Amino acid sequence: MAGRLIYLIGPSGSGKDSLLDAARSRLAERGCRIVRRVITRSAEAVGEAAQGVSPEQFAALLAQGAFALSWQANGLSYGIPREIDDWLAAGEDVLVNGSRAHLAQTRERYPGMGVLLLTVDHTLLRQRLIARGRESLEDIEDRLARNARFTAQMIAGNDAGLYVLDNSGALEDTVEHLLSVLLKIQCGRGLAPDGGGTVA
Ligand SMILES: Nc1ncnc2c1ncn2[C@@H]1O[C@H](COP(=O)(O)OP(=O)(O)O)[C@@H](O)[C@H]1O
Ligand SMILES: O=P(O)(O)OC[C@H]1O[C@H](OP(=O)(O)OP(=O)(O)O)[C@H](O)[C@@H]1O
Repeated sequence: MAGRLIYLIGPSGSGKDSLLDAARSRLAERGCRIVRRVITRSAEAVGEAAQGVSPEQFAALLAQGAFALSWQANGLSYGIPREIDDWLAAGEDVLVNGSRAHLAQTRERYPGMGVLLLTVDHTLLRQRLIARGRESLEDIEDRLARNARFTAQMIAGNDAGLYVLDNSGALEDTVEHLLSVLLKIQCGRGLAPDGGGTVA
């Protein structure tokens, strides 16, 4: 049986990368893979969760058909490697750090996907973006302005198959919530949180 794409979205700074990092080993135990994104961001600023490339390298990869999904936002280009289609075909579930603006196009390609929306209190979001120190204050304001267009509208839209995870509290709590939502939507091998049983 084909695997399921799980599309994790949320404002820049809501904690998508932190959550995927913190849940990495437990997701692997459940047979759920996390894909490494390709981003036109400097290599120092991408870390384990992404590969930094130049705009020219990105364009070449795109032209070669290296990406299953790609989009532009925040002045950057983002690509999701095509290998996710091999994983899905092999029955593995795949978690992708995605874009809210690209949701409709992603759903067209993966109609059965699950969508997880990570939220965080607005004041905390600003504080966390500033504390992360990756962008300039001007870029942070642009990212906060971009958010205003999305989150409320998505929740109010009661989008089918959308699960909301709030990350305003401790990251460990959000990890537990993520794993319980994945169980609910029967992502991965259906192992219970203690590794014991299976989902009915
Ligand atoms: N639950 C949390 N509590 C406190 N700080 C957090 C929490 N989740 C993430 N952070 C911090 O917030 C900042 C943004 O998180 P990050 O994972 O980079 O977000 P995103 O990938 O969505 O842009 C990082 O500095 C991270 O360490
Ligand atoms: O359409 P949006 O939902 O606004 O998303 C646009 C992009 O911004 C985020 O990446 P970003 O470079 O900000 O990385 P981050 O999430 O690690 O901050 C997100 O992961 C998307 O790739």
